[in-house]
Amino acid sequence: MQKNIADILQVAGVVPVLVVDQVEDALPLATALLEGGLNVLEVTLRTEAALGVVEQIAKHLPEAHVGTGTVLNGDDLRRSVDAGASFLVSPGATEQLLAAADAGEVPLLPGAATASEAMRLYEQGYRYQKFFPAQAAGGVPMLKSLAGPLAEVRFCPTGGISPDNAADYLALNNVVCVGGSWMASSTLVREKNWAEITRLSKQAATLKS
Ligand SMILES: O=C(O)C(=O)C[C@H](O)[C@H](O)COP(=O)(O)O
Repeated sequence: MQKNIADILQVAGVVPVLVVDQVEDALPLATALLEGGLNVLEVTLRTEAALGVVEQIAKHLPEAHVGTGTVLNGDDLRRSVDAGASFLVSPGATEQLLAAADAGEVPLLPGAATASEAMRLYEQGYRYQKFFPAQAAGGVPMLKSLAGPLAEVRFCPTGGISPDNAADYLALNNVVCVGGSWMASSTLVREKNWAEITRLSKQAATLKS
C-alpha cells in the first residue's frame, strides 16, 4: 500500500541511501543530513545495526522521515515497521513482499526496472515506484521511453545517481525524487566525516526543484 507516500517523496527531492555499521553513528549522521537540508532518510537493511539506527532516528529526530531500504521480504518489512520506519523501499517486488505491505499501514516503494514490472506494480495500486538500478537499467533515456505508455507512474531512480546526473533525472516529468549514497557514502560514515556529509547534502538539496 502507498497511502501518503507521495507527500514524503515530493518533500524529499533527493533521498540519501545509507549503509550504517554502528548504531552510535545514527544521530550524528542524521543530524548532518538534516543540517544539509535532506530530511527523508533511507537506512538500508544491509547491516546488523540498521534497525537500531532507524529506532534512534525515529525516537530522537522527529523532523526526519526515516524509512528502511533493502526490504526484501515480509520479515524485513515487519521488523522495519517495529523499529519505527515511516516508509519502506525495496529494490524489486515479490508477491510475498506485496502481501505483507498490503497487510500493514506503512507505505512501500517497490522497485521496477522494466515496463512489465512497472505495469504489474501499477495494476496492484503502486503508482510510485523505485527505478532500480537506474543507470544500469537504461537511465534517463529509459525513463523517457516509459513516460509515454506508462504516463501515470512516477519513479524514484536509484543506483548510479551522482551530482553529475541527478539534475537530468529530476528534470523528467515522471521522476518524483532520486535516491543515492553519494552524499553519505559508507566511507564518509565510517570516517565520521559529518562536516563533509553536510556539505555534500547542501549541494544535493539545491538539486530539488
Ligand atoms: O540497498 C538497496 O535497497 C538498493 O536498492 C541499492 C541502493 O539503492 C543503491 O545501492 C544506491 O545506489 P548508489 O547511489 O549507486 O550507491
